[in-house]
Amino acid sequence: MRRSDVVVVGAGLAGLTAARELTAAGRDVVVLEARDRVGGRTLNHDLGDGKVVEAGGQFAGPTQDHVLALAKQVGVETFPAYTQGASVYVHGGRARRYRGDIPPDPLALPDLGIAMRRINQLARKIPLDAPWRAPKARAWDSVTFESWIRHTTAGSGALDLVNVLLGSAFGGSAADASLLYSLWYIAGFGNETTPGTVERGIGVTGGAQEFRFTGGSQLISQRIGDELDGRVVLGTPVRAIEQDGDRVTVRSDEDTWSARHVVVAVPPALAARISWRPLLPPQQDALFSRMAFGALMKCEAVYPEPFWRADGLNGQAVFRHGSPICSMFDNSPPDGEPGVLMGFLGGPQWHTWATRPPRERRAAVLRAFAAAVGKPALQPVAYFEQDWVGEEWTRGGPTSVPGTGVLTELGPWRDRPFGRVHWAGAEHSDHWNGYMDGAVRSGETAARAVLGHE
Ligand SMILES: Cc1cc2nc3c(=O)[nH]c(=O)nc-3n(C[C@H](O)[C@H](O)[C@H](O)COP(=O)(O)OP(=O)(O)OC[C@H]3O[C@@H](n4cnc5c(N)ncnc54)[C@H](O)[C@@H]3O)c2cc1C
Repeated sequence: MRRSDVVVVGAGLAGLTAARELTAAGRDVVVLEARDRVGGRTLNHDLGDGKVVEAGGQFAGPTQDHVLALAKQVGVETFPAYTQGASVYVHGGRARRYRGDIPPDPLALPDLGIAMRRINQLARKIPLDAPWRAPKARAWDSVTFESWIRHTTAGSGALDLVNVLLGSAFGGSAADASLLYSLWYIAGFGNETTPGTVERGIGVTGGAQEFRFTGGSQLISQRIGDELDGRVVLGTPVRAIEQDGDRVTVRSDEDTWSARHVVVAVPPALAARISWRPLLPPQQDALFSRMAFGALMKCEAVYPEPFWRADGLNGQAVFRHGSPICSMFDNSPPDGEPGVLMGFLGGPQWHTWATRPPRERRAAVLRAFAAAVGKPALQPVAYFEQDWVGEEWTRGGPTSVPGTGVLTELGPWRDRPFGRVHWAGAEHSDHWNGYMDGAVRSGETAARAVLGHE
């Protein structure tokens, strides 16, 4: 039996942040990580020549102060996502160039404008730390986001465009999430002084996709792992957690640790799969089990150079109907060599395409890229996919999306400590829930909770 002050389960951004804070406060900490790497839902893909591109979480933006500050502290710089030139809207076999963040769909735009204004108004009524106390919490939690959009708008265009955005944001669609959850999620697109808005969530310049991290977002976790110097134990899935008096016992397949406190920093659905003694409170077990992941894959094609830039395109595109991917970004390294296009294949499209033969899917993704930026997209020098649903220690992505009734019935249990066990993870943050910034915030909060509980 190994002894430490605190065991942290999970070496994603949340767990590593908690471990870093607790170590700085003088506590003896060990981090147990199931995978043979740190970073969790952030993952750098090696492009050769010392270049990388992200296969998981990657963008950050204004009001995501905590992940940006952490990156700075560990010496990871940011660079602006590529925005020079026009984006492309692909719909009904046509590709139209546009500027800004909203695709130029004349039939959908009036409805979309009304829906976005209304969402922003309603989101301001949600208490971020207790959405179940919102004035109409029960009513808003009893309908899906989709039902509300259908009710608020006249045609189907606005719903289609919202679903295009949610394909990557939820790995799902508006039918998967309750209205209350969706409003609360949007209300969290800000910080303590700046209220969240739809625009900040979907925007590139001035929004959540404004920056990328030089050296890839996983570098932040790798740097913290180095700082923790031997305190991160890889390849060690935690199978059981037992609490007895003033100690907590944490078991992996091979070893056992005893600690005064434990921070569990794994996705909620995976926390529910750990064997607990005593059992988790039934409400917390039910909540974590019902915080199901969306389905998301990233598809990336590498070219000798970002040829679309010379044609006045910024590599961003939105695809409505018929394409395996919902949106596309220029994912080239900061110096633009090589050129990389990245497409999100998520939600309903994931269910259609994930089971198709890889060659068929690759061809369809490249055809979509070509529809936006031209035929050279059909001839990449490399192509790769990262499917987060098939990852044993994630099982979906990018975040957990509660359906109707979950927040009002079980929401207050989300962060409630279970004896000497505290919770962290992107799903445990009020601001930027489901994002890297939320993960870092939750790790900081969990560390404070442990120190306050001593
Ligand atoms: C494709 C994709 C794109 C995304 N894009 C963005 C983006 O652009 N911007 C953004 O901010 N966010 C994005 N996200 C979300 C972001 O990556 C996550 O919110 C964040 O990285 C989560 O960090 P975390 O520490 O909470 O959880 P995780 O990163 O999931 O870390 C949990 C860790 O726990 C480990 N673990 C699980 N179970 C056990 C166990 N039983 N024992 C031991 N270890 C265990 C896992 O292996 C993992 O390392 C994206 C996510 C995906 C998948």
